[in-house]
Amino acid sequence: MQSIISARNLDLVFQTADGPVHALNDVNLEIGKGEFVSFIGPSGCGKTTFLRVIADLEKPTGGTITVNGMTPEKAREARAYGYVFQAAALYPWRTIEKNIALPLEIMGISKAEQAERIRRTLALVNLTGFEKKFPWQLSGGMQQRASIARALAFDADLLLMDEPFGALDEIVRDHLNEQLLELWARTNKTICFVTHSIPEAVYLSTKIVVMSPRPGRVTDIIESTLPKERPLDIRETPEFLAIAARVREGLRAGHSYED
Ligand SMILES: Nc1ncnc2c1ncn2[C@@H]1O[C@H](COP(=O)(O)OP(=O)(O)OP(=O)(O)O)[C@@H](O)[C@H]1O
Repeated sequence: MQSIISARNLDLVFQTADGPVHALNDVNLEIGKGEFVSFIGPSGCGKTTFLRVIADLEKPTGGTITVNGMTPEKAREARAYGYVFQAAALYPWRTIEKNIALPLEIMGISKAEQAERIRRTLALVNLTGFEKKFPWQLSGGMQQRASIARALAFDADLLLMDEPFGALDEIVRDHLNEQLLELWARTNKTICFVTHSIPEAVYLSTKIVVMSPRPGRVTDIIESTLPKERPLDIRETPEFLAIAARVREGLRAGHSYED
């Protein structure tokens, strides 16, 4: 399998007024093309920092990482990824189509190509017909889907998603999880997904990376045995519950390390 992310002995120490903070300690991880990888762990274990390193928004202080076989800097220049933040982060004064168009305008993409990408990505997230609406005219779940459309419009093979559904109620979240899986299956993108939810991680992922804080590190990497096709009620199967139990165990083990 082609490697999309390869981290070796990755370290990142922030120097703060209160002393050094070891956000990532000796992280080793391989992510192959087309994988759906969730990062789960308590607050402060370095999940966001790891995504930010991939996106070249933070520089590691030790070890190496490649993104699509390049340095994160080169990958950023090549626009190798789309980034979806925890809050939808749409510009309130721009319509949905204008929000999606903004990064494309900056990239110098032609108007015709912009229109085509807007049409295609809105269809992918089931928002066709909402082009001219402003973000505040959409529900929270729809706004989050619009921000996913914006990230997809880059047409990058890699999607970085930092707790995109954290603020949504459970029914909406279930629905978006289903849609995201569908989208992933259709597009064969590689997805790195941060979550605090064990069921969400198990439902979505081909690989689950369990992390723990102080210092931020990987305590378990679980390869999912679930089939690619996942109806929501798969969450009641013994296989699903067994993976969830292992994630919970990993989180617990990481926790006792602090005591
Ligand atoms: N720019 C920064 N400067 C100093 N410390 C930072 C910086 N960014 C993150 N940290 C620290 O690094 C550690 C890891 O933070 P990070 O945001 O990656 O954790 P997280 O697992 O994503 O947490 P959460 O689940 O709360 O989002 C934390 O202790 C945090 O305070």
